[in-house]
Amino acid sequence: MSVRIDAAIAARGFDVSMSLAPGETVAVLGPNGAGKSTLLSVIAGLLRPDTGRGEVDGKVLFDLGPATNTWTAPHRRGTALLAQEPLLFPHLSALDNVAFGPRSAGVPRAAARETARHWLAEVDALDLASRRPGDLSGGQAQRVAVARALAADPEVLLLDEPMAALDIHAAPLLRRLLRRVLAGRRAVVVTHDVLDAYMLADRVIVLEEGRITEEGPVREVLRRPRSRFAAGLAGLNLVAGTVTAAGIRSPEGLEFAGQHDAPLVPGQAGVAAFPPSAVSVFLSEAHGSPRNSFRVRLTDLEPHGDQIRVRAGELAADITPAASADLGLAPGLEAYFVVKAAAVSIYPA
Ligand SMILES: Nc1ncnc2c1ncn2[C@@H]1O[C@H](COP(=O)(O)OP(=O)(O)OP(=O)(O)O)[C@@H](O)[C@H]1O
Repeated sequence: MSVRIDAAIAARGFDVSMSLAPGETVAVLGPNGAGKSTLLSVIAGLLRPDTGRGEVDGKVLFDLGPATNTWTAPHRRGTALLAQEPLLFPHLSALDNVAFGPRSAGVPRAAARETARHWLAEVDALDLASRRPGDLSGGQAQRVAVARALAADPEVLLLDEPMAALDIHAAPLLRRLLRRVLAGRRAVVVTHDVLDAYMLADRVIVLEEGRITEEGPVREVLRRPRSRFAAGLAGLNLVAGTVTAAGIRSPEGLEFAGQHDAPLVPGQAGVAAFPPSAVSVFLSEAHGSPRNSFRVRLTDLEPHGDQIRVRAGELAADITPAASADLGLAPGLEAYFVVKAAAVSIYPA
């Protein structure tokens, strides 16, 4: 592996091991407080883990343990961190902001400016070269910040929600630009947006409460989520349980029959995933197969496209507004969720 990070921070309940292959971009997804920014700070050298080891192409970033105490300063790590806010030097032009990295590395002024012009052109911002950050829009400033990060020729690029502070017009432009510049580059992108993972990353890591709960190719994780967080991103209901002869049995005793494309071993941990659109709502139990019909108490109703999303705790059903009105659905009501076995995918957890 070209990049390998193992780090634990007890005070944050953080314990993560991850790696990056050459040219690989990994997206890190997870709920608030999961430890995503912590991971970037550890790699960048802004935060010291209690224990662990980090390596990039054989160069040790940190090696901290009972018998080791190696620490490489942030500016010697070959990492560049792009934060939500562009954090440009306000008194320098866009060009000199981008030239700052090469200058700090000892490149003569003219050559550093040449490099800066190259990277400004790469992010379609050469026309902004002489402007000060105060005269740039949020999207323009973020493009300049991308150029600045790349001009330092980082071995690993770290991006912390790079689109988060941009409006809906500026974000797609920057996303396309990042897609171009991240191709074939080693990068870790923290994001809340599943589209970023799709567009920018080869692989996704899901972090929850300081631990990796699943990882894999973006498509695969969204097609067959194993964590509730990834299921939410993929827009699927997820029920974890134990594989039975018929399907999955949840700890609450709910039985789900479904489809599986690989043999399953009864007794092993498994999940049932199904889209809310495959769930029907009834007021009595008379419908459907008894296995995939279960009693729920409705918790919320909310608009979802041209449907109504009916929530019962962690589960959701999408039905038409007319059906919802006919049934007189309201939070607190008891109802039955019925899901067709043909729409349920069952796979190992
Ligand atoms: N400066 C700090 N000092 C102590 N604990 C912190 C500090 N910053 C974050 N934490 C804790 O570390 C854990 C991980 O936080 P972190 O900011 O890495 O999460 P995150 O996944 O980036 O969240 P978000 O999506 O909200 O940015 C949380 O429990 C948080 O409360």
